[in-house]
Amino acid sequence: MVANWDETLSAKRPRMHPAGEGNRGGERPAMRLPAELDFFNVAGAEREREEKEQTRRRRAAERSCGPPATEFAAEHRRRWAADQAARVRGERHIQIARQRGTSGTLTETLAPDPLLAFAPDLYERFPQHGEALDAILQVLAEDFFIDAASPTPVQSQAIPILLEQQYDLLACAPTGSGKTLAYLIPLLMAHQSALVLVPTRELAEQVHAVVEHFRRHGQQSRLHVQRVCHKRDVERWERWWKRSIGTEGVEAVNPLATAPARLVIATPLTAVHALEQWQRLRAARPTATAEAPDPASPIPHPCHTVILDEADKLLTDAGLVPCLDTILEAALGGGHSATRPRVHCFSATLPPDADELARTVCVAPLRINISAKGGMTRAVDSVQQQLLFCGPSGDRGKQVALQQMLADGYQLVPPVLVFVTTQTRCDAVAAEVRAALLERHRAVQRRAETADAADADAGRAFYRRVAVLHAGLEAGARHSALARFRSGAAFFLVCTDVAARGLDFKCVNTVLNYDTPPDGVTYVHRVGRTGRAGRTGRAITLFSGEEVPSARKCANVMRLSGQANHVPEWLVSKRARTATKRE
Ligand SMILES: Nc1ncnc2c1ncn2[C@@H]1O[C@H](COP(=O)(O)OP(=O)(O)OP(=O)(O)O)[C@@H](O)[C@H]1O
Repeated sequence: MVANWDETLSAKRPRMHPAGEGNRGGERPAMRLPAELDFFNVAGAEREREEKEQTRRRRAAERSCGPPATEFAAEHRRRWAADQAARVRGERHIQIARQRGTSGTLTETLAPDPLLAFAPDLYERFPQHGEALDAILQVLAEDFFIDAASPTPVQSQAIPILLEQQYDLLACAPTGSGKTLAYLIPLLMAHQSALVLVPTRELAEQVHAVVEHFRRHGQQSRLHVQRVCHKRDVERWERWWKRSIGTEGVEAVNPLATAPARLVIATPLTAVHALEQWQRLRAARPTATAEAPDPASPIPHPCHTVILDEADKLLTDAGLVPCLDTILEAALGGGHSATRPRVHCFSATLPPDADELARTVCVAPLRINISAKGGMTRAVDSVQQQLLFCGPSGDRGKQVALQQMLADGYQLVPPVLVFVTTQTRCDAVAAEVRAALLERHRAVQRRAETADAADADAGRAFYRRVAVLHAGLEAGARHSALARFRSGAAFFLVCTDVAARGLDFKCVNTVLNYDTPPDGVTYVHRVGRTGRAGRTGRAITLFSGEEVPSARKCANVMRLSGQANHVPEWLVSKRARTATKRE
């Protein structure tokens, strides 16, 4: 009986076996208890366990490489991919800025991918500008001998940023690395009104010549290009303004109707002069129209893009800064404009003070940094640099060095750019160079015993071979000096720092710093007039005992360019530094 009772009970009663045999290895009985007998809520625990298991499986699926299970996962994955792309770009020198915008919030930005080639990349990414691009690529290939497959690093990164028009840009790239085309190509492609500001008249003329070339040969007839760097440019603009807007009672012939986009290339001082003229002209007109926005103002309105070429010079030169303020205010439409123009800064050097100022004109800018090494200014690598000590004081040592360099189998390979500090020294040093050339010529003739009557003309011939350029000369004389040097008629150009920035001399072989540049930044720009666009060049800096502190700054730049072996050891030794400090 007992046995029967046991059998009956065991048949009816479920086996709970909390530590029983069947529970080993996580096995569970398949049988479920009826609810009235489930005193320990076994079924509830079971359900809970199953739910947990399902959640675990779903999360594992989300983590795997299969399709994302939720919207959140998709978003997460997109961000991750963007981050990866950003990291790859980081390896290509671009630093993606996460900087404070004007609103005080942290603006997270992602730069567009760099171009690998002008074509097909630009066609694929900006098909709307395809027609303009056809013409641009043709001019690049035929007239500039630039292959569609080879943008320079600064071009490959800056062009998409400028075309997308989403961010301001601070671009720092070596001298001769193609920054001009990096901002001109997007402006020519996009056909939007823009202002290009440069510090010197010569540079404005050079940029204007490039744009005009594209406009004439690239069928960019819809673009109205204006240069505002001479007094006569302002007079021309004034005539154009009168034709466009019309004088009182006269019907205007509006050239803007056919050329909606304006590209103005200006120097700050002349642009401010043009703005003053404009205000005078408008004041003479009826009040109602004087208040209306003026599409023919010297600064384009509306202005979509402002380029500051040689930005550090524009932002830190005490004479230019007030002008820059006035111009930028006009470009921003005096607060009346609906959209703010994008402001892009380009330079080979952006020292910390200029960098800080650049952030006051750019909003949360992206940054391209190709020339600086650890934040320090660096000269272009393709130039062989040399420092030459020429005695304790005075010019005598430099004169002897110049004669020796000319006599010594052309250590100074022409064309040569000779930099001096002041306008007055330009003429004196030019005379020295002429005398040294003549001396060399006579020595050659003496050796060959060929001196004849024609030798009398040699002095005059050498006079013409040396041109002079500084800001104190008349516009015509400046233009002619530059033209003679570019054409090869003059093979020495003695100049001040007015020629140190931006000027693109294709074939300068040697830069001679007859006077030591005052700082590393000026040194980088002077030296950068040679060794451009992948060519090689040579830079020789003469210094006397009085110029040791500035020579030391040049030595620092040379060391950063990996040319420490051309720096006199004593110049950078600790003892010499201490001695100079004591003095
Ligand atoms: N992609 C390119 N391939 C080959 N040459 C190029 C390319 N882009 C520009 N160049 C040439 O490089 C030269 C220097 O260009 P550019 O004057 O723009 O230099 P930069 O970077 O502005 O120098 P700087 O800092 O001295 O003003 C020009 O003669 C230009 O035609």
